[in-house]
Order: sequence, then structure tokens, then C-alpha cells
Amino acid sequence: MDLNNLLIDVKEILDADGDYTNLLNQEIYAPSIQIDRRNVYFILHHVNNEGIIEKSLVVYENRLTAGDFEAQATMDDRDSTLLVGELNERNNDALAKRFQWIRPTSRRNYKYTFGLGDRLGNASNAHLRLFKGRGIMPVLAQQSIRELVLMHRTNTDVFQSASWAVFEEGFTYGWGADGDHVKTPYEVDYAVKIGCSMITLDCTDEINNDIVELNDDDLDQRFNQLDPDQIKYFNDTYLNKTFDLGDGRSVKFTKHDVEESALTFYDAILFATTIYNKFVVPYNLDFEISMDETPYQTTNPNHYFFANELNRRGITPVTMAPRFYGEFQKAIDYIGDTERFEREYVIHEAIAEHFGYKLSIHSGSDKLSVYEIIGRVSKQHGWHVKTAGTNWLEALRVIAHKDPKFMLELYKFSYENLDDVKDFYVFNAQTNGTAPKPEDMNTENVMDLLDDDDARQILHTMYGSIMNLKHNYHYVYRDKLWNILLKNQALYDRYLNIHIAEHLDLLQGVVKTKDEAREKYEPKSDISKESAAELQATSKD
Ligand SMILES: O=C(O)[C@@H](O)[C@H](O)[C@H](O)C(=O)CO
Repeated sequence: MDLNNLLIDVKEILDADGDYTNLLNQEIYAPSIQIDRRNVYFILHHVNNEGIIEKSLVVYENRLTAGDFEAQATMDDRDSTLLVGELNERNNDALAKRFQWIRPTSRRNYKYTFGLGDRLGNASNAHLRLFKGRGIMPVLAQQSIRELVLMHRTNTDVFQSASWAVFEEGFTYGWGADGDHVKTPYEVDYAVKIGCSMITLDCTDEINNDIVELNDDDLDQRFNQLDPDQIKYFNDTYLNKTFDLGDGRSVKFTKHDVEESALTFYDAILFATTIYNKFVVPYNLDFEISMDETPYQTTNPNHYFFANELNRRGITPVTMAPRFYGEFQKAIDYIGDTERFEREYVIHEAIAEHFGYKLSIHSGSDKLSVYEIIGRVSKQHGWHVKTAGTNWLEALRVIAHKDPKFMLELYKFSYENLDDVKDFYVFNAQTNGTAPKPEDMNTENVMDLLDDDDARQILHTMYGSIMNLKHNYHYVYRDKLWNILLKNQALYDRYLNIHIAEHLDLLQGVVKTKDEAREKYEPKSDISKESAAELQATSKD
């Protein structure tokens, strides 16, 4: 890299007065340019022989202060120094001292927030470009412990890729980092120490799911084994009480509701209280409590009970994720009666409003049939939607488009090894059921895999096995997959954009139905999604 030329670029930036449209050096990624007094910072994009973008950080700063950057090359210019460095952790820390906005911030006071969960670590730039001007705060770094383990990633890695994307896109509006689905104090501690602004405490292991299966006599018997004081407290507080939530909305507790709520959820409430006192208060975290990955629905009384017991202990989470009526399975649309969903969602919303937090929607990817309801009912108070890393499926869409034979191989492997993930995920797709059989798939119909519910779930959950399969000490698929993806980043960005824009438009009421969203972003009439995305990607290049 010629530092003399780079110095000329820096001077051009300083003289440009904020208009970077016609910079001589087209490798300068204009959205990344930051000027602070006479100091200049930006990212260079160099496209290598293989068509892959290589990125470097360029800093022009006073010589006396620039010492905390790690440089690969430097050149002095009077009292300043020009340096080029890698996008690594040390340089990220140095930048964060200068630009606080590259660190995550609290979701409090943002009405609408949206969790993205970039599984591979190269989706955040496209996401940020989509979120600019939308009035929705993106939660970029959001990987569950399960995802970290299966993908062989660390929270540092997830955090770093998000923070660099924020700097690169000049996204100064605030972003979140979520220690997602943490279940133990150890996992919470890990997320906190890495700098997450939020934790999602997954209470699944503290929720007593067997209670729901008891008949009324057995339930009563179990309840009566509690200490008399405890029984008296639960009955005095809830039994046959109706709690008014305003606007004609209320929650009523029958004997069954009281006993079921207490026996199912009280352990989880005590656990959440411990985590709150040990971590949420001292580290000023956004607190989300999730109970969505349980086998049973969270009824309106269950939800009220949980919230009221937290409230008694002085705890108001920022968001809460009940398991709503119907099925919110990963990577596919809502399954269930949408009218009943709305009736019950309205009460969940009223409970959240009453206690002062927002509802969080899990699993929030692809629920195109209910976003209009959620967006409308929660419009005044706000929402958090947590998608489930479906950017991974958009990455596979790129693979299917660019190398259909390879995609067929990946699907066959996933289909034949689905048992790998049965302990980690709950999903409908079964290889002895309706999932497309690998022998029926070919290069003509391979793209259908990314639109078929069963195939989507198989591919969505098998990411870890695909990425980490080794033979003879080498990755079987990982390197090839990365190579295709990095060479086609613009196409990947377009697919990501289409995927998430459909979610946001429905939630924000820009379009009203799934069909409208699909027609807007994937017009069937004239051109296929694949060609539309490719056309837009190449016209941008
Ligand atoms: O795969 C995962 O563990 C995550 O993507 C998880 O599903 C996600 O964070 C979520 O909970 C969406 O509701």
C-alpha cells in the first residue's frame, strides 16, 4: 500500500467538506469516514484477485495520541501520523475510545428494537444499511450459547464483527448486543464481561413443565404440599381475582390458574430475581426474560403471575418473551389461528403495558402472517422482535444460486444427519416426513429448498454440523462455503435486505399482508427473486 498516495487521499477528505461522492480513491469506503478536528479515520476496501473484499483501517491522527492503534504500516506527516491497520480487537478498542457509538447501548427509550443475530459475522453491514432511517434500533450481536457452541464462535468474535460493521457504516444511532438465551450465572457472566448491553435470560431450565400435564386433583395435591404461608399468599393474592388492565382488558385467575402458575413458574421467578440482583443492576443491563422455548403456551394468567411477582420484588424487565398461542417455530411462518393469536396477544400486550415493559417476539423470523397484528397492537407501546439467525439461510440462498451442485450436497448431508441437532432445537421437519428427499432435488429445483418449510428448518438448524464437518483434518464444506459467500457479498447483502425488509414493512404497517410484502420485494409477476437480487447486486458493484 502506497502511504504517500494515502496521505493525498486524507488531505482530499479534509478538503471535501463532508461531500465524499467524488473521491479519487474509490477504495475508500465513504460511509466509514470520520473526522474529528484534523484527525481522519476510515476503512479501505481492496478487492483482491479472487473478487473478495479485503478491509483495512486507516487512521490519520496526532502523533502523540495515536499510540494505542496497532499499525501494519505508518508514515509521519509533521505532527501527525498516518497508519494502516487490521480490523482487529485492539484497533476496535482504540476506535471506541474516540467514538463511543461503536459500543452497544441500552434499548431503553427505543420504542422499536429488532434482534438480528448474524451467525456468520458478515451480515451486519447490509442490516445496518437497511435500518438507517427506519426508527428501529438493531440488536446486531445476538448469538445464543447454543449458536456459539455449534458454530465454534465466541462472544468476542460476534461482538467484534458487529462493532466493526457499525464503524464501517457510520451507524451512530445506537445498537444493541444481546447475551442471548443465557441459562446459568456462568453464561450471564460471560456475556456481561464481553460488553453485552442486554441479556436474554432463558428460564426454560427453571420452569416446571410437568405441571401442565397434571389433572386438577393432582395439581391441587402438589399445590397443597407447599408451606401453609406460601399457599395462603398465593390464594390471597390471586384466587378468583380479576386484574383490570384498562380499556376493557383484564386477567382472571381460577383455582387452576393460580396453582398452575405458581407451581410452573415460581422457581423461574426466584432465579430471575437472583440474576437481576447479581448482574442486571450492577452492570446496568437491559433485561429480557424468555420462556418461549417451553413445550406449553404461556397463558395470560401465567404471564400476569410472572410479571406481578417480579414487580413485587421491584423488577421491571425491558422486555419479556412469553410463549404465545400457536407455533413460533424457527425459520418458518406462524402456525395457528391468527384470530385467536390476536385475542390473546392483546392481553399479553396489556400486561406488558401495565407493568412497564415491552413484549419480545420469539422466534421472530419469518412470522409474516402475524407481524401486521403485532405492529398494530403494540404500535403505541413498542416491541422487540428477535429473529433466529435466518441470515444463515440467505447465505445458503447465495450458495444455491451460485453453486447449485454444492447446495445439493449440503442438503443431502443435512438431511442424513439431522439427529445431530435434535437435542438442541424443536422443529416440525422430519426426514421420515414431508421434507423433500435429496434424491428428488436437482440443479433445476434446488432454490426451492430455501422456500420449503421442512427443508428450511433442516438447513437452519444444521449450520454447526455443516460448518464444522472435517475429513482427514480438513473442513469438508466450510472453506468452500466461505469462498463462495465472500466472492458474492453484494448478492448476499441483497438477499439479506429482501428478507428483513419484508419483516420490517409488515411490523411498521408499510404493507398489510404477507402477499403484499412478497410482491413488493420478490415480485413473481415479472422477475424471480434470484434474478432481481442479482440484478440489483451487480448494478451496485
Ligand atoms: O439458533 C439460535 O439459538 C438462535 O438463533 C435463537 O433461536 C434466537 O436467538 C431466538 O431465540 C429467536 O427467538
